Amino acid sequence: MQDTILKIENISKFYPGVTALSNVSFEVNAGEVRGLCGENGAGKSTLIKCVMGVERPDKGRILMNYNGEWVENTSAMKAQSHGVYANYQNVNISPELSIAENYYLGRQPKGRSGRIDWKKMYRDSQKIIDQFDMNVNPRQKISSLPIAMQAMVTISKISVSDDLKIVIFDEPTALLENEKVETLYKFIKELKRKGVSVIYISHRLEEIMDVCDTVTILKDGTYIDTKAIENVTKDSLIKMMVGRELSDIYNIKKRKSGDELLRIENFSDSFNFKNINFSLHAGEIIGFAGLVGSGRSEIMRALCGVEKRLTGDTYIRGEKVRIKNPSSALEHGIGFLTEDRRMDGLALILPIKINVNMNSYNRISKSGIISLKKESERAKKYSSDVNVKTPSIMQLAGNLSGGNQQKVVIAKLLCRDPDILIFDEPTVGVDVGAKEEIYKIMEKLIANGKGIILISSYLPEVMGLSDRLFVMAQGTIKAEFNLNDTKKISEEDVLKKASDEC
Ligand SMILES: Nc1ncnc2c1ncn2[C@@H]1O[C@H](COP(=O)(O)OP(=O)(O)OP(=O)(O)O)[C@@H](O)[C@H]1O
Repeated sequence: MQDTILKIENISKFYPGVTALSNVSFEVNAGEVRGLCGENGAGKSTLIKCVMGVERPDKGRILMNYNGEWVENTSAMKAQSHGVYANYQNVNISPELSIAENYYLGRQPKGRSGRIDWKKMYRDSQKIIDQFDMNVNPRQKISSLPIAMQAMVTISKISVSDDLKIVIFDEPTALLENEKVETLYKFIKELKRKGVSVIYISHRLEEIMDVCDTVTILKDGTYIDTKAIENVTKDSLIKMMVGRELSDIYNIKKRKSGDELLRIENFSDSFNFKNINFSLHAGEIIGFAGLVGSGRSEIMRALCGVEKRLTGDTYIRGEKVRIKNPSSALEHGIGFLTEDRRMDGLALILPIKINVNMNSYNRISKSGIISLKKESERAKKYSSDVNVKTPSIMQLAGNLSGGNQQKVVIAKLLCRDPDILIFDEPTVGVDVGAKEEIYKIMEKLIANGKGIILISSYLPEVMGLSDRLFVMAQGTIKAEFNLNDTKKISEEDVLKKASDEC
């Protein structure tokens, strides 16, 4: 029988107006890879914060077996000293330091003189970089790396710690390139082989099925069940999480596309993309697939005036326009949900109400006076359209779960009612029920004659929803597939084009 490493006993955690966890109990064994599933707001992050000693439970206790002794991690420091490591997105790295400095922060190798041994630090960092197939220089600053590579640095940084007992991954693949997922799986197997326990949180249920031995399901802050992975299917997991069965979530009603809304001609910049041409019609979803770094997001950023381009023209409804910055993009009816939510202007210290209306106060003000009635009505409408789970629109955005913050950003975009919507990785961190809701929103938008540009690294999503799919590699469009054709294309066809080097 395997040793128990973690005992979660009757944990409850309350926030004003919210029961985040209610009487949750379960155990995790040494060397076990345990999936943790639940809808947005189910309590996963709160539970992890309690395990990490970052939050104290209001009731119950969490015990950990540290070299044969039962200990409580009453602070983050204690958890760390007991070998508990949590890989949250983007929080474990300092953007202004180099990769090597991040790896060895607080534990730099010292030479005989007591000074930092930089040579050794870079040499050892290079070994980690090679182990994780990262192809970067250890001297590179984190802020100069694409988000996907930053995510890989946070993951590879775990391997620097030697006395690991429990490693927690919170949505580790949300920002990773497809091929790096395999590298992560290999690392998790290695941890397991060393007897380290892994808690793996993901909304991508395929991953839970691929990598976990067992899975625990939470719903609305309560414990539902723990199952061996061979005893569950994706559908049975969804049923336990959502409380109902979901049919084919990508099966949205398509439209015959209408007039041209947007045309891009000869877009090039100095580095990220060249000679890009495409058009978008009313009632249409066009998808962009490709490896992270293939230039998809950069094109959209250039289109919205966030970044410069060298050549290229933009036509809206056949008329040439100049878009200088994101607010002029909005004026021209282009709304952009960027992949980088932290940069997306979600004001964490402000309530949902203000966040949702943020881009559209001019639409509800007269002579500089805001209609507070409209402000509330619109916040309620759009946040309930995307099903933000919250006791009130006065809740601060910072107090929402990650997925619900994401939905507030989408509500903010919809509130402005743009005709052309660019969704860059819209369902990262969003639970399966909410994904279905977001797809239904897309269905409604195209039914109302809007056009959608969808960028997604998740092939089932971008292939399942788009009418036409552009596959990018190395800054150019390598292929365009009409997905409404009777001839079916496979994920393999897309991946082949996406890794086209020439
Ligand atoms: N500091 C806080 N103040 C108020 N409410 C909070 C706070 N932290 C979390 N909550 C609430 O507790 C509930 C559980 O949130 P938690 O972040 O644990 O969910 P989650 O399962 O991790 O969701 P997601 O999948 O969206 O990340 C949510 O309703 C959330 O809004």
